[in-house]
Amino acid sequence: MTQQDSKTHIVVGVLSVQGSFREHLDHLNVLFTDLNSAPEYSHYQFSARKVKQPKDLDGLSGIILVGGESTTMSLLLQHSGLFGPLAQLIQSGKVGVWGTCAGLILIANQVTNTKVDLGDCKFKVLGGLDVSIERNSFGRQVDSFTQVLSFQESSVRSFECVFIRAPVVTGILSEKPSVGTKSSVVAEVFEANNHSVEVLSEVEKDGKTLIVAVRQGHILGTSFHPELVQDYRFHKWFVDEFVLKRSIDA
Ligand SMILES: NC(=O)CC[C@H](N)C(=O)O
Repeated sequence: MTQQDSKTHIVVGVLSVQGSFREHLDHLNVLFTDLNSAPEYSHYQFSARKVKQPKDLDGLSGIILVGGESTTMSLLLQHSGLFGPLAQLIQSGKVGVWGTCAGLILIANQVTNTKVDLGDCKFKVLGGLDVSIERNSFGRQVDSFTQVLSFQESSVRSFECVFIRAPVVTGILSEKPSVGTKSSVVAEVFEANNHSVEVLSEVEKDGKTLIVAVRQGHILGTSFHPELVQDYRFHKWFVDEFVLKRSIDA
């Protein structure tokens, strides 16, 4: 048996149907090159994988849902047959899950400010996170901004956050979301997440305090794009806290 065989393989998937998947994969690849030669991670062999079809979900320890356009991603997921298996995996609690921006929209149990009917198709979200999300909360592309936010997590602490047509968390849902209305959709929830939702970060905008990062057990959601800055600490924290801890507990 070679040394490689005795290691636990940790594969982190990146949803790669649209959006900033290359940037996330680049971040993971840089991080994993470091971790694969770091003595404190010597029990593991890390790799990143594009997720485009259901078979790409096999054997994952974590998955990142990227920023981009949530409506487009939703339609592509429905057409590729990935929607159902991905929703099951996210809600199962078996892997660490991170949704960034459009990815956060897709993993919410309720989404507002959206066009529900898209031609012959419907906007559907995967669900998993007991929150209500409002799309495009800060306005249009030209209203994009960057802000340094502080996090309690010692390995992240202060981080430059890029917001591009970003969503915010407008509510924490204590029970099942009600039926979607004209401009809102609700996810099909088939696995309860027994953890409570923790608010990790907020921004002040026009006199309002807006929630931009949350955690619920195995799921992390951020309104901003950590893959667009040359800083790998958020990806490392996701791997340490959401991927490795789960694989040890499992
Ligand atoms: N940067 C982003 O991911 C933008 C999200 C986009 N506004 C959406 O609704 O999907």
